[in-house]
This record gives sequence, structure tokens and C-alpha cells, in this order.
Amino acid sequence: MGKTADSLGPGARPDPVRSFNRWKKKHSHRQNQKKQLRKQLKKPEWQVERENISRLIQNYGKINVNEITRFSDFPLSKKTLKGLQEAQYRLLTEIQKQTIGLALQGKDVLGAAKTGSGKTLAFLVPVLEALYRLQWTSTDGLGVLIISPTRELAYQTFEVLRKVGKNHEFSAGLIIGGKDLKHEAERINNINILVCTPGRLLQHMDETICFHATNLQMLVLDEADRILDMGFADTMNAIIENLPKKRQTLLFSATQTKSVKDLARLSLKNPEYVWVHEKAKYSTPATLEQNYIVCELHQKISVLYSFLRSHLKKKSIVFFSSCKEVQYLYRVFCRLRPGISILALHGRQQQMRRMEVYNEFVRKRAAVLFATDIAARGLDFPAVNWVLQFDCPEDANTYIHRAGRTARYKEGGEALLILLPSEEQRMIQQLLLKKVPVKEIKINPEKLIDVQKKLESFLAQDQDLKERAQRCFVSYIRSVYLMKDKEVFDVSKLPIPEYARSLGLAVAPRIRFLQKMEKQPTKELVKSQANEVTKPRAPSLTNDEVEEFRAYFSEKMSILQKGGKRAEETEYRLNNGISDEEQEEEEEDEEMEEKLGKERWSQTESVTNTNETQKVKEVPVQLLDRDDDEDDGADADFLTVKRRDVFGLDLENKAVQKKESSKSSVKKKLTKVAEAKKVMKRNFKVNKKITFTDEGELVQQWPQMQKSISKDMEEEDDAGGINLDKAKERLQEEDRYDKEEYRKRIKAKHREKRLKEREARRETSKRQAKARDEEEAFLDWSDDDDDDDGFDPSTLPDPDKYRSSDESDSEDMENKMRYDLATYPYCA
Ligand SMILES: Nc1ncnc2c1ncn2[C@@H]1O[C@H](COP(=O)(O)OP(=O)(O)OP(=O)(O)O)[C@@H](O)[C@H]1O
Repeated sequence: MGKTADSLGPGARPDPVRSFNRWKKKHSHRQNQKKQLRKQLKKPEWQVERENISRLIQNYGKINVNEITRFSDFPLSKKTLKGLQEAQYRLLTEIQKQTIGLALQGKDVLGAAKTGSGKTLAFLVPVLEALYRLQWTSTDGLGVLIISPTRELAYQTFEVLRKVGKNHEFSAGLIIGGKDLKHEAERINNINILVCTPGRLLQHMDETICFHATNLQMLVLDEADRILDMGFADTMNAIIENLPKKRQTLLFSATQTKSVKDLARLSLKNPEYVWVHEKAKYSTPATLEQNYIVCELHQKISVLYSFLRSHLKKKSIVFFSSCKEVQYLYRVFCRLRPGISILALHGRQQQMRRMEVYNEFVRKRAAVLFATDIAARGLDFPAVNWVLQFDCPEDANTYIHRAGRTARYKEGGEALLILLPSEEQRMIQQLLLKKVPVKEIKINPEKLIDVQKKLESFLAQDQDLKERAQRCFVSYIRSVYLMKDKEVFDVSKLPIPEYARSLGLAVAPRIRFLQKMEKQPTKELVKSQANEVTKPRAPSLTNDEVEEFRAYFSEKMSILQKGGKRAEETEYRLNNGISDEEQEEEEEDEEMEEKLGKERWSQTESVTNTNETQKVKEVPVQLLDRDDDEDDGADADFLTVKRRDVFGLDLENKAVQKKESSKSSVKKKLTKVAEAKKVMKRNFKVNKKITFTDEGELVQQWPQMQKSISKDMEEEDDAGGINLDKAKERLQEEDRYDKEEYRKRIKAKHREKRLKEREARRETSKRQAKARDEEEAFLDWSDDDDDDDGFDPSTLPDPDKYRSSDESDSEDMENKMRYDLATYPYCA
């Protein structure tokens, strides 16, 4: 090794030969670069692009996941990398690292990773690259289809796509329900990357002329397990039928499907399974703290109110099981003024409102969002502190998705699940099986604010609110009834009158489908005795039946949403007004009854006496003491006994006491006769509706006057009460009277018929006589005519006149056809 100039000492001069060599090397390198650049500049842009692409494709084979940490380590186009950089995405998450390479190589991928782990980019980057590789242009039509289960998720994905893909030239479109179909139809043919919900996509496939997916390169199912489940089954099968078999398919979810049947439907080719957190200790994010409380159904509203009061500076999402619950409780909580802004998001809102709410909640720093499960999957609201599951999720997967709306991408968050005593054991078992670490915490009874009285007073003043409460009540009971897992959800264990009271209702509304439930045990018992099986089962539907209903209802809801066309997402979704909803509920009830072959439930559940109410209210509910919640000041200790049972209150004992008292309150079922007798005893007077005629005569409209009724009977009626024997007698009398009347009417009819026939006979004989006379007269006239001038043609109609009118008719017809074609420009 020769010595450097520095090593020769401060006064020594550098070796001129060495310096020259170094300069020469640099110079020639620069010259080469310039030459290359000049060459490139001479080449057309498409050729440069093509060379870049072939270089990228060559590098796909060399991808080594272990050496990759940044997006720029993947062989990606400059346009995609620039988009990622501008959106501040540099380092890869695990799922991105493990799936992007496989997808670039053209493989079908099934990706699963915890919520908030960056699955969206894991499929968006390959989407952009796939079309870039093919130099896709708008004339090539639809290249990629991204299907999301809800409109909000589709919208969110579309926004990320716009951000990351803004340097590419492809066109992207968002096709979700609730917008003008015609407007979408005009543009859909120019879209290269389509982000959509299943229902709307199918509607376009069915109705939009010239829309096809024959060039499709890639299909992406976000929240794949949800899209492939029964609620979307028919819609998805129809969509898949319209897609080419030769395509790449990517499926992503936090709870991935492994069902062979599902995957067979998609005809995947040797898919790569990437379960990033398969071996992780927990299936939920490590930064997510999860707890549950057990409380009685009728305490839940007060618990929620108390929770909100003590978390005024937090951002929370509260999940409910039905739209009507959200609608009612949203209104009620707005009136209660907890001191934090409340928003509601559910499928029955107008699309514009849904978007407004979504954006508003994204913007807000402290707010609470009441939502149904349309917000459970995929939504990436920033900085959500709490997820509260007011109603028990249908299964552990739903729990994971709901809870995953907080603690996203390295952030922290807390999840609280509210369980009924009847739901606790089985649900917790399921969660532990799914590797979800939940701890029980207690509620601080001193911090519980009872709002039942306030709700009662609201309902007393507002009929509309009362009706909403009733719908909320029925809707919740129905949601429990339709749940698949009967070991967790048991309608028969719900304290129904207490629940109605907790909503502010004095009387529980009737729930027709529960009548069947009440009848079922006896039937089943008989059946089981016949089979010599002595185990009586709890009344419930079979899993298959429930699954069928759920699919049926979700499909029905979606049909309604799309205005009677094909199924839209279960997402659940109507844009109707309140009166429509009422009607729907009635329809739903009726249809469900029809399906179940149910009889009408005519019994109104009565509420137990007020002393009992008092007792129920006295059941203490422990509130959670939250020491570390500085932001929320004095009220911060509502929810935190998660670390210690400060108050030492034994809720379990209370629950047992409650159960016993509710058992004793179960009444013997009354027959209709017994009920009538009971009513008789009360000596009710039936209201009457009386009107006056123009002449000033009194007419009783209701109850309808019986024509046969004798005066003394009327008088007896006035005495009040319902006398069964008298009523029977009266019915017989009425029956006789009706028969007599009927007989008279039939006689009169026969008489009329006979008269008519006689008249007809007379007419024919007259006509025959007249014809004979005319015949004789004609013979006389023809003889005379032979001697006359002959036939006068002017007596015939003018043929030209007829021709011209024919011509104008055919012209009209032509014009009409032209007009018809003009109205169908796509066919011209
Ligand atoms: N590489 C990354 N660098 C920085 N942030 C990222 C990266 N990838 C994703 N994120 C951010 O992480 C958050 C969650 O990402 P994303 O919504 O894709 O999660 P997900 O896995 O799809 O969640 P879910 O299962 O709930 O649908 C987003 O706010 C996103 O911007």
C-alpha cells in the first residue's frame, strides 16, 4: 500500500500522478452518466418506462423479506414510492413486509394480522404496481376491484388510495350505495381501480349497460371473512360469476377465513397464507387494554351515562347491536346533556349524513360515537381512547374488530365490554380461546348516576321519543333472539319488564315472536318424551335456523336499501324516514313470524309494581375507579377498579338475589277465558263513538251496532262490564238475523234473474217477428231495383282519404321508433 499525502507530513506535496488518476476516473464516470442521460432523453418516454418495468420485474424474484425494512427496499415504481413518501409512509409494518413481495410476484395471498397493523397498504401497493406494470390506461377499463363490506370502509380505502397513488395516471372510483346510480353509471366504464361495496357493484353489473369486468387483473377483498360470510353470500356469488377466472386475488382481514368452501368459491390458485401474528401470545394489539364489567340489563343505560360523564375529554366509540337502539339512545343522551358531543352512525341514515358523521368524528378530539357494527370493521378513526361494547358482540371475532377501533398502529387504547350475567361465562370463554386477554373490573356504585326517572319524564312529554323507545326495546330483544350462539344469548333470561322500565317505558311493548318461544318448551318436551329422551331443552332456535334468518334479514335490509333491487351490504342500511322504519319493523316482524309459523302475541307484558322497581334500583353497581385518568378530573374514577376491587361489593351475590326474585315473579300463563273473566271483574265500560246525521239523528259508530239488537239488550249494555253468556246469546241472535237477511237477499236476486230472463225471451221473439217482416220488404225492393240506374259509387267512402290517414299513421310510427332509439343512446 503506498503512502497518502497526509501521511507524508504537513509540508509534503500530493502525488500528481495519483491526483490525475483520481480526477480521470471521476471525469470519465461523469461523462458516461451524461452519455446515458443523453441516450435516455433521445428515447421515447414509454420506452424508458418499459425498461424500468422490466428491471423491476427482474428484481421481484430477488426479494428477500428478511432484508427488507422500508418500502424503498421493494422493487417499486418511482411513482408509488413518491406517493408513499409524501404520505409519510417509510418503514414497513410486518404484514406489509410479508405480503407485498408475494403479491408483486403475482401470487394469490390470504393475509391476516391484528387490527390497526397496516393491511390497507399491504394490498394498495401491489394494486398500484400491478396496473403500472401493465401500463394500464383508462381505455383498458376495469383493472382492479377492491370490495369492502361497508360504505365507510370503502370510502376510507379510496382516500388512502388517492393519497398514495396520486402520482399514477390511473383513474380510481368509489362506488357505494346511497348515491345517484345514473351518475355513477356514466363514469363507471372509465374507472381502472374500483373501490366498492358488494351490493352496489352487483347492481351496476346487473343494470349498467356496457359495464363489464372482463379485463380484471386483480380482486381484493378487504375484511374477507365478513364479505364471504352468509350475509353477503348471494351477492358475492353473483359478482364472482361476472369476474374472469384468470386473475390475482388478495384477501385481508384481522380474522381471516380458512373455510375451504369460501376459498373454493374464489377459485384461488395455490394461495400463500400469511398469518403474521399466528404465534403471538394475544390476537389483539399489545397496546390495547381490555376489561369487562358484568351488570344487569336494566342498569346498562345508567352505566353508559356515568361512563360518559367521567370521560368528557376522551374520544370514544360505543357499539350497540341495532340501529333502533342507536337512534333512541342517541336522542335520549343528547337530551341528557352529558357534557360531551355525541354522534350517531348507523345504516338507516342518509348517505350524506353518514359521511358527515364520519368526517366529524375524525376531526373531533373529544366526542362519543354511538354506532352499530357498520363501524366495527376497518375504520381508522384517529386517536380513539375508548371502545365500549354496550351490547355483547355476536362472537369473539366481532369483539376483536370492535375493540380494534382503538390502539391502532403503535397507539394505546382501552376497550370495555359490558356483559349481562347470562352472557358472561360463555363469552369470556370464547374470548380466551381466541387469545383475547380480558379482565373483569367492577363498577363504582357511588359514581353511578341513575337516569331512569329522567328518561321516564322525557317519554311522558314526547310521544315520538316514546315510540322510538318502544322500537328500541323490540329491536334489542329481536337482536338477542336472532343471535346464533344460543349459549351466550338467551332471550328467556332477559329481565324484560325491568329492561322496558330502564328505557323509560311504563309498559313493555308486545314482542310477538316471544310467544312462540313460550310455547316451544312444551312442544319440545312432548317430542323428547316420545323419543324417550328426558332432557328438556331451553327454548331456542337451532343454529341453522338462526343463520338462515340472519342471512334472510340482512339480505332483506339490503334489498330495501337499494330500492327493491339486489342485495346491498348488511351494512345495514336504509335511507328511509321514520314512518317507513315503523312499517319496516312491522313487516320484519310479520315476515319473521311468517317464517317461523308463529301465532300472534296478543298479550301485553305488564310491569311489576313500583316497590319492585325501587328494589331493582337499589342494586348497587360498582363503578370503575380510574386513578391515572388525569384529563377527566374529579370524575375520573368512574371506571377503574380494574386493578383492585376498592369497593368490595359483591355483584355476583346481588345477581343471584336478582335472579331469584325474577324467578318468583314468573307468573302462570292465563287462558283467554280467564283473562276475559279478569277483565269482567274490573267492570270496564267500553268507549263509544257517536255521530250525528244531517237530520240530527244519533248514529253509533263504535262499537258497531248490531242490527238485530233489542232495546233491552242495549240498556243492559249500558250497565257496563262484559257478560260472556249474554254476549254468546247476542251472537246467536245476530247469527239468526244475518241468516234471515241473507235468505231474503238471495230470494230477491233469483226473482230479479227470472224477470230478466222473461224480458229477454220477449225481446227475441219480437226481433224474430221484425226480421221476418224486413225479409219480405227486401224481396219487394230488389225486384224494383233491376229497372233503376244501378249502383251509385259516390255512396262508398273515399279510398284516398283512408290511404292518407294510413300513411300518416305509419309516419307517426316511424317517428316514434326513432324517438325510442334516441332515448337509448347506448343501443344506437
Ligand atoms: N407503514 C406504515 N407506516 C406508518 N403508518 C402506517 C403504516 N401502515 C399503516 N399505517 C397506519 O396505521 C393505521 C392502521 O392501518 P390500517 O387501517 O391499514 O390497519 P388495518 O390492519 O387495515 O386495520 P383493521 O384490521 O382494523 O382494518 C393507519 O392510520 C395507517 O395510516
